[in-house]
Amino acid sequence: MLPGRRQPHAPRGGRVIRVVATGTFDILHPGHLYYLEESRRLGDELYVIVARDANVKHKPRPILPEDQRLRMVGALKPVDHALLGDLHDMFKPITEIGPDIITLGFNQHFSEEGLRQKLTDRGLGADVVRISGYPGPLASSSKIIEHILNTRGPTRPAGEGE
Ligand SMILES: Cc1cc2nc3c(=O)[nH]c(=O)nc-3n(C[C@H](O)[C@H](O)[C@H](O)COP(=O)(O)O)c2cc1C
Ligand SMILES: Nc1ncnc2c1ncn2[C@@H]1O[C@H](COP(=O)(O)OP(=O)(O)OP(=O)(O)O)[C@@H](O)[C@H]1O
Repeated sequence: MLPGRRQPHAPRGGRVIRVVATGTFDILHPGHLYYLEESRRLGDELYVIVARDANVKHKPRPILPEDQRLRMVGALKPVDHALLGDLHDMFKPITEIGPDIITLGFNQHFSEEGLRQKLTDRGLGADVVRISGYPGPLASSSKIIEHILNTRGPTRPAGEGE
């Protein structure tokens, strides 16, 4: 195995622990990487469900199209499998993957308890784990976009943002 490459799966007690992480992942930054690294550390195999363009309604639509977001997430070292989410039923990919653990990022609007209950209602036994936030002024897609607009946008004051 080459240094720096993803380790092969290391099943504990013969069973592979599957972890699912989710998100929009528009304009990647170190906060995304931290969330995915911490998620991967909880198990042996990390699946990432990338939100569909049409389903991102809780904030402005992503800048980058879903296929591009998917390709970039799939290339990250902690990620074993990246897939686009379902257009209509967020529990469909979960049912197909059958994870042991689903991680929520520090600012995802789902509650751990609410999600656990919905999983139980559907006969899915995954545990839900909240991952902490990674600090940093530009560890946020929306903050990066705001920064670009403030420093490179057409209305910035002359001489600023160089
Ligand atoms: C368990 C779970 C499953 C999800 N499945 C889907 C899905 O199938 N399709 C989709 O478009 N979004 C799905 N999402 C939602 C997004 O991946 C994302 O988490 C949500 O849009 C919040 O976006 P954020 O990245 O801005 O926090 C799922 C979220 C969770 C927590
Ligand atoms: N700074 C961060 N630290 C830890 N996790 C993060 C950080 N930023 C994003 N995440 C997590 O990465 C996943 C995808 O996040 P998302 O695509 O919403 O990025 P974002 O930077 O939070 O976007 P936005 O700024 O538009 O809200 C989510 O689970 C989110 O909680």
